[in-house]
Amino acid sequence: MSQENRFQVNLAGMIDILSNHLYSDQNVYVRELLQNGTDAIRARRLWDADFDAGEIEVALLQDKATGSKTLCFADNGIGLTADEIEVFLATIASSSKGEKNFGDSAEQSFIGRFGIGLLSCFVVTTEIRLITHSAKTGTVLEWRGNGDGTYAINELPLSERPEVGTTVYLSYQNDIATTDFAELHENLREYLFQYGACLEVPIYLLDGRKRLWINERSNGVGSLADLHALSRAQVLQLGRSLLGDDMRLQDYFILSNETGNTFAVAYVIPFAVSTHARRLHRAYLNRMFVSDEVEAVMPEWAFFTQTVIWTQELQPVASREAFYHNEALERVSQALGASLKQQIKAMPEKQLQRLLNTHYLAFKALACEDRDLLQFIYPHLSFRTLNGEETLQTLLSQSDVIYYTHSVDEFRQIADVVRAQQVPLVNGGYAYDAPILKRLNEVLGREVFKLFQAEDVEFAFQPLFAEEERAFATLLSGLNTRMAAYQVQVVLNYFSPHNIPMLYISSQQTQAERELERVAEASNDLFGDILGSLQAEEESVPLAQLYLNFHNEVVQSVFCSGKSEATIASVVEVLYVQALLMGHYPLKQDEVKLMNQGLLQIIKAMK
Ligand SMILES: Nc1ncnc2c1ncn2[C@@H]1O[C@H](COP(=O)(O)OP(=O)(O)OP(=O)(O)O)[C@@H](O)[C@H]1O
Repeated sequence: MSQENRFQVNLAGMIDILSNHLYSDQNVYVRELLQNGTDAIRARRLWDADFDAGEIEVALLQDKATGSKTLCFADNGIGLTADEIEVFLATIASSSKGEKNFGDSAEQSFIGRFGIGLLSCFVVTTEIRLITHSAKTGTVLEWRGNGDGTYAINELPLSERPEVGTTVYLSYQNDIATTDFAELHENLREYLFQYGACLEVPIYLLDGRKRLWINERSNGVGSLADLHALSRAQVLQLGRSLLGDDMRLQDYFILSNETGNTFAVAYVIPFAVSTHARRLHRAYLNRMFVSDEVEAVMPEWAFFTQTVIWTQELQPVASREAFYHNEALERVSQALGASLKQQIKAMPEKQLQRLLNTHYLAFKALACEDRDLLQFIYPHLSFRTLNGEETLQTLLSQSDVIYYTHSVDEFRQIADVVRAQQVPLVNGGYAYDAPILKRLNEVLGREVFKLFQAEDVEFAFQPLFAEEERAFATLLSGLNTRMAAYQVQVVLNYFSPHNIPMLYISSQQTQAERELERVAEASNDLFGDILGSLQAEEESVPLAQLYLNFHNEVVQSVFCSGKSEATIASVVEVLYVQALLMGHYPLKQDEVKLMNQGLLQIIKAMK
């Protein structure tokens, strides 16, 4: 026979889970109390259109005799009636503030939602004492909730709380209870600012006889209009007070989505940051601080900004320390990204240049993916050229066709020779440069940027005269037989500049083959064999070229010296190794030997 049973709920266990294991920080009780006080004031305003005051007053008291410390958290919000206490305070997960889903609720002005926040107070106390004067009934009630899951309600005389509103008393327990009073007071001030900086309700902390106005400087901001009303200096000041004084902020963008339900200030980080840096943003939900580690709320490419976001539409997780990664978050991130791009496009020239100078890598990364943005910023992007660093604007004003290399090494190999031909050449070997130039051809609708490979440098060479060819034919063929062991062909011709004696040019395939051979030499037998088997068949690898410049004095005097082929070969071998070193190619073992032998040979020939 089946029998229907009910689950038993262990209330003390539930409270322990919610209060001790839901939140990552034990100070969230400050946030929950701020949130309840603010919601109660907002509820009172909705209930009574004439009520325009509203404030939260916090005090830390210490019992002189016992040293025990008590937190008093008072608001002049709507208060609670006896029925409301039963439904909302005494029932876990019951809230007076509407639907649990943020975006779906018609009433979006409240911060609370889940009906569990007050339980976080049990992290720092064993009993919550709440005295409330309801605006609706005028009754004054005391509610005492215990961490063991029990509670008691008493009616109190009006004199106990003559003003409408609620005061929560927490008598500190655990390690907080033993914290020094001044330190606890300072911590409290810090947490009140962290969580409540953007709340519209003034928050005061009693400090002896003084009342510290916690959110005085920052409480103006809760809407896009508030933000636009601030001066530039005020927006920068806001950034410093929310993100930290050490940020040295100079520029910012005010962003928003179409509805205006999410808006932000994206502060430009004043120094270059890695494109892979994890950029964390600070977010407020209905003006209440959520986290300063929110990631997905801005697109990844916006890593050069540190953003403060205010939203009314994102769904917080129950701990309220993050947002759900759902479609709404995706939409917000896209909209803020689009808004940022639009603003970058509208920037005055000088400011844009400054931004690009600081974050050129970020913008190059961005321009690689975003044709629109590339079209807009390309004149300001700068590249390494034969003349140092130049912007595309300058380059394009000087030439209709601009060449670029794929790698830094290639650029290095041919730079001097290409410079002598007065051909514009960009070093496309740095991050994003070659892909950007390739993409720019599409954007500009014609092939302005042409890839230049090392082999293409041949255009700068002039052959020997016919009689010179004949005179050196035998010598060259002898030299080439000797150099065949190094997979290089010696070619004698004329090129500029004259002071360069030789130029070593190899294709990427030849370079890859050299590298394999070099690593195989340095490895143990087994690994060397494996690498050996990876090497291509000898015939299939094109030979590298060692061009010797007959304009050059050294080359000319060696070839016309009348010395033996062996002596001339020694000089050519030394020139070959020198060319490898100048091109930053690591030497193979036999090349190191070659250098030494060549020098010895030359010394002998001089005797
Ligand atoms: N200072 C207060 N004034 C008036 N009502 C209050 C006050 N504090 C708490 N309440 C009532 O107690 C209920 C429960 O509060 P609790 O902080 O546990 O949850 P919540 O604020 O509704 O939601 P959340 O868990 O999202 O914070 C609230 O919905 C509200 O009705």
